[in-house]
Formats: sequence, structure tokens, C-alpha cells
Amino acid sequence: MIDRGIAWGLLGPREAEAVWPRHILNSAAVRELVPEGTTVVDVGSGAGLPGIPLALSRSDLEVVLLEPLLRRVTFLQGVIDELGLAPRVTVCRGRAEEHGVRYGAVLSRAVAPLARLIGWCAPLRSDDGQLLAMKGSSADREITEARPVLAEHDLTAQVITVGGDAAGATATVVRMVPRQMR
Ligand SMILES: C[S@@+](CC[C@H](N)C(=O)[O-])C[C@H]1O[C@@H](n2cnc3c(N)ncnc32)[C@H](O)[C@@H]1O
Repeated sequence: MIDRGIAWGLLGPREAEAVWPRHILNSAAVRELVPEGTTVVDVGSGAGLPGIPLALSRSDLEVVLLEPLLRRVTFLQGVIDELGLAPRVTVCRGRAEEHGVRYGAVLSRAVAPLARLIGWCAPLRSDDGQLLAMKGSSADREITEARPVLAEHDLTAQVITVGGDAAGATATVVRMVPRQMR
């Protein structure tokens, strides 16, 4: 699977060794924050991150991988078929701002600065849903920059570090919920 990701240009050749900690375990770490049995959209899924590791580690979730680029959508459909994840996991070709479906968890990793991401993702959140944006060390700065957009959507943001169990990978996630849900 890693070879195929490199062949398809979805992973750098020098990234092969780091795939487990940097991509797969980092992605799976977000499972701690996703409520049981909910619907999830992975916005800008790319090579299936974080949606595929999340779906593999949480069989209670229905996961939609949302991705605008045809080549990546074709790759993702191949991964879903090979891993036997259908119909629980599906791929949808499209852009977040045009998707128009609502989910319990709107997930993203390395897609856009938080302020832009909120504008795309907030309309995809169900009434009791949350936005989960996987970010690195820029999380606090991005929250500060996104304050006007957070207010516009009546959302509050919190930085949470997840993972760090025996597998060792951690992830920094910005969790956004309506002010009254906090
Ligand atoms: C840097 S890649 C990250 C892929 C993956 N999430 C990861 O962590 O490796 C960003 C992805 O977001 C997708 N993307 C860009 N704009 C988007 C939009 N408006 N809606 C949905 N996906 C978008 C791109 O096609 C690309 O696959």
C-alpha cells in the first residue's frame, strides 16, 4: 500500500519510513475524540488520512472520504475495495464548500488554514456535531487568527493532544463546538 502511495505520487519516496508514526498512527490518534456510532466526513482526504486509519480503528463509525481530485478519488476507491471497507466507508468526489451534507464529526488534516477551513466545514456539522481539525504547532496561532470566523459561526475552539499510548504517536487537534455545547 505504501509502494502504491509513492507510485501514485501521494507520498514522497523519502516518507516511506515515517509513514507509520507520522501519518497512520498520527491519524488514528484522533479516534479518542469521535463520539460512538457517529457519521464522519474526512474533508480533503488525499491518500485517506485521517479517514482510513480512523475507520480501521473504529468499526462503529460511518466515514465519508471527501476529495475533489479525480486521481485521488480513484486511489481511495481502490483502498476501500482492497480493505473491504464498503459500505461503511465511501469516497465522494467534491469540495467541502459545495458538499451540503451534515455529519456528527467533520474531520480534516493538513487541508487549509483554520480560518478558511471553518468557513468550509461549519455548514457540514450536524446540530450536535463538532469540527476536528488536525494541526501541528501552529494550532494556537491559527485559533487566534480564526477568532472572527469562529464568532461568526458561534463556535468555540480548544486544542487537545491525543494519542501517546503504547504506539507512541500523538496528534494535536483543534476541537470546535457551539458555545453552548462546551
Ligand atoms: C495537503 S493534502 C492533505 C491530505 C490528507 N488529509 C493528509 O493529511 O495527508 C490536502 C487535500 O485537500 C484537498 N482539498 C483542497 N481543497 C479542498 C476543498 N475545498 N474541499 C475538500 N478538499 C480539498 C486536496 O485535493 C488535497 O487532497
